Amino acid sequence: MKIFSTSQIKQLDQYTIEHEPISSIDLMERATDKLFHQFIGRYSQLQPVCIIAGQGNNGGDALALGRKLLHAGYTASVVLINPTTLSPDCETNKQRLLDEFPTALNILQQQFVAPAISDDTVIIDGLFGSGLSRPLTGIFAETVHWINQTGCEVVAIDIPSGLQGEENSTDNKLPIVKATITYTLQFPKLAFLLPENADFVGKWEIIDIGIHPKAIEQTTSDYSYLVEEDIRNQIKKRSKFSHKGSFGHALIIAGNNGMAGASVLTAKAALRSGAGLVTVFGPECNRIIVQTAIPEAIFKTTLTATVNYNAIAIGPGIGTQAESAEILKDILSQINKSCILDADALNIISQQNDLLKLVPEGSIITPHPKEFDRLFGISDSTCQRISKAQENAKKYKIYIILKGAHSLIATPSGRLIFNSTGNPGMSTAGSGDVLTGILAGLLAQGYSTEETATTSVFLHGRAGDIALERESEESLIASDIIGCLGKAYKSLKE
Ligand SMILES: NC(=O)C1=CN([C@@H]2O[C@H](COP(=O)(O)OP(=O)(O)OC[C@H]3O[C@@H](n4cnc5c(N)ncnc54)[C@H](O)[C@@H]3O)[C@@H](O)[C@H]2O)[C@@H](O)CC1
Ligand SMILES: Nc1ncnc2c1ncn2[C@@H]1O[C@H](COP(=O)(O)OP(=O)(O)O)[C@@H](O)[C@H]1O
Ligand SMILES: [K+]
Repeated sequence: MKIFSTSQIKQLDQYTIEHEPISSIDLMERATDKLFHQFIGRYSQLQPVCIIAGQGNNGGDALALGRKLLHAGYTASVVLINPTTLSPDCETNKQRLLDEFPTALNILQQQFVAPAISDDTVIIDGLFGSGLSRPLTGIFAETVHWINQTGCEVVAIDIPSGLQGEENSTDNKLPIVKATITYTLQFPKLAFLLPENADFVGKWEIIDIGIHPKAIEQTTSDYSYLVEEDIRNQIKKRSKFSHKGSFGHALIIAGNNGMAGASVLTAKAALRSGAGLVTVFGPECNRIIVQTAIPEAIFKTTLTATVNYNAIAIGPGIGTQAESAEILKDILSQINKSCILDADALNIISQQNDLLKLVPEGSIITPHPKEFDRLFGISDSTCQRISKAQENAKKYKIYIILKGAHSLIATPSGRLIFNSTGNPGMSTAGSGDVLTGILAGLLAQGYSTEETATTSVFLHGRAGDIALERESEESLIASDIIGCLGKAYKSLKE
């Protein structure tokens, strides 16, 4: 699913208006019908509603939604913050509301006066949407401060008011609505995927308002959101006559004294994601541990003929000592096909930056933000880190998986793909090792590097989500993710 900038969204709206064709007021009516149905699915008529509308089309949506809720029997009051002029569609919806429910509307022009509401009121925030161009001040800022201190549930229309769709200042004192849930129109906004905005956006759901499919197809964007339909067709079918040789041999270079678990988790994840054979390379002290934990895996303490492996993953728990650095350097100088680099392999590279040039084109590296900053320098904001990921993925022709709540895959062609699966229960030791194992498993089976990156990240998060059906966010551990890989695959085949 593509992610567009707010200025692109304006053009997509306009294209729909001209080519469907549909008048802009009817498009607003269609959008608010959808918003209305989403809202009544969550909140009953027993819940009092206070609607805050602004002067633009986001305010127009709010006024129309208010009218629909009043029609449906909700107890709703509407406050229009109107110091200057209304957009034409907002004006029309103000008139429609006044015609039908003249006593429901309160218009504030100069100063914000807090409406009297009960504690169980749901506030609908339609002050500003994708037209916001600068931080809020004056009566708008006062309104936002009031909303945030009520303690009420807040439903934001399209975007929490005060938040820009893309990059935002990191000044956390700016007036921005803290929404419980955001009903966003047609497309996720980039700002929703950035950790610094989590307090404002809350949960978010996409409302399909019927933007013209041709406009969506023709408009290009570097950014996209990875959803199930992108992955489903990528899962390879197994032939009846297949044998273990059909699914490749993965080499996992992982673990060290005291870090046997990293090799166990990585190798197990590679096997559970479908590799035909898995060999673990590690120190002698880990032999019994690995072979007891995973009898299906081969264990080696010497490395020969790396060409025989279909996928090589190196890094989890290897440490950054000279011996590990030598092994990494040897591997990188020997191989000429894409490999997977994680954890300490990345920490070694950040200490010896020249090694980055040895990483074969098409390789996949999987840093979390700290590892990323060690590699490419400290970033002040997530947006800056994303730009660096894009730049370096292109420069070194590699896939960079910047791990997080919405892990980002930066591709050598400059695309930026955000993952949609996963949950905070996955913030637990070894969860990254599991991802590395899945990547190795898929690469060994002959998935292209791009398919490997996208499918692995999606599957990893999906398995984590399935694990949460039995575990809590606190109790979930990395092995649970591996245990749910089977169900994760099946969920993509149903
Ligand atoms: N046909 C369309 O374009 C549709 C638009 N829709 C709604 O329209 C919204 C966008 O509407 P608008 O473009 O009118 O924008 P907004 O309603 O977000 O903003 C209104 C206007 O406020 C001004 N403004 C920006 N920042 C300000 C600030 N800090 N202080 C004071 N004024 C400021 C701008 O001139 C802006 O155009 C979407 O978020 C969505 O809710 C939906 O109705 C669907 C259809
Ligand atoms: N809040 C979260 N939501 C979704 N996924 C998460 C969340 N926290 C962590 N993850 C995922 O879990 C993995 C953690 O990896 P990493 O930080 O390398 O852990 P470790 O080093 O302990 O193995 C990443 O794939 C990340 O995307
Ligand atoms: K809003």
